[in-house]
Amino acid sequence: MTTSKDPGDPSYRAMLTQVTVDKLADMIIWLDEHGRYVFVNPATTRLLGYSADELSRMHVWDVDPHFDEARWRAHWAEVVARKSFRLETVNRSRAGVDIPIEVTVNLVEHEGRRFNCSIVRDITERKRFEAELRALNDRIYRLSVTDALTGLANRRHFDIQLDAESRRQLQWARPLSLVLADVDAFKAFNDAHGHVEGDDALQRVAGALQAAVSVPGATVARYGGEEFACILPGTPHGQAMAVAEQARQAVQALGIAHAQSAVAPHVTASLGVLTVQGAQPRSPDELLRLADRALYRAKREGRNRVVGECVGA
Ligand SMILES: Nc1nc2c(ncn2[C@@H]2O[C@H](COP(=O)(O)OP(=O)(O)OP(=O)(O)O)[C@@H](O)[C@H]2O)c(=O)[nH]1
Repeated sequence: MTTSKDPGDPSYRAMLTQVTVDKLADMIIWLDEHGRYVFVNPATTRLLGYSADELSRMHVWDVDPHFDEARWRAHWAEVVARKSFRLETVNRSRAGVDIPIEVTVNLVEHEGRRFNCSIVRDITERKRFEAELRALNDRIYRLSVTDALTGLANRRHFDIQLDAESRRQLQWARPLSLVLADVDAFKAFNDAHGHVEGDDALQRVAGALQAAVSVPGATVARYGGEEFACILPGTPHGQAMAVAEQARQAVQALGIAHAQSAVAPHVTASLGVLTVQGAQPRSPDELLRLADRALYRAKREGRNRVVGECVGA
């Protein structure tokens, strides 16, 4: 006997429909209005590890840890109202494995009864890929804002933060302080100890500065070479001077021997502090120029010291 292959033949169509349901990699799940399993295809029993018979005695909340009876009732109302939509949830297999799934919900009316007929896809791979992508994006972002040698914020991030903070200073009429710190006689240190030890010293200085700056929301950055910069939002001049003095002492306390320095027998830093307040707008470039002027004075007045300037008071 030859089987009809006429696409218009109802028995041929029924056979293809059956094969589709049996062979589909996606799950087909019919639930009634009480959240009971009415029908599942083989992909469902394969993935969840329950037989069709077992599932026929279960509710959706026996398998979906995000559902309970109350949530099901709200969900059913949404199914009735929207007729078809997509959602993501989790199904817990018999072995206790949580499988992330994407559910395409369809309201089906059949012989006077309404059902939630869902096409359910295992999205484990997609979720893993999304998590990897998120982690990669986080890593790329961290790299893009971090100085590779010291782990502090880099110059680019510092510039962005300074721009934002100088706007906030005007908007909220609160003070903003900047601290520039420059390691003293560092050329001589490099010349005497070599670049590798120089790098190591910069890393330790960076750590000391970071630890000394305890202002909430502060940005501590490597501004370039052996120069560091801190943004201290909402910090009045007296407090910024105290923070800078702590930072100076912290660098000194590292005790990194520097026999070639005319300042001290160990590595030291000079610091310039600028505080702006008041309503006069100043560009980030101008703020940096003023902070650099204070730093220059600290160098000129003998190094290993803090010099400050307050404008707009
Ligand atoms: N090891 C190391 N050295 C660096 C790095 N960046 C800049 N330098 C060195 O830092 C030194 C800075 O020297 P100068 O600008 O002449 O200043 P200084 O010798 O510290 O003198 P003063 O700042 O005037 O006290 C140079 O020798 C640079 O090569 C770095 O990433 N690693």
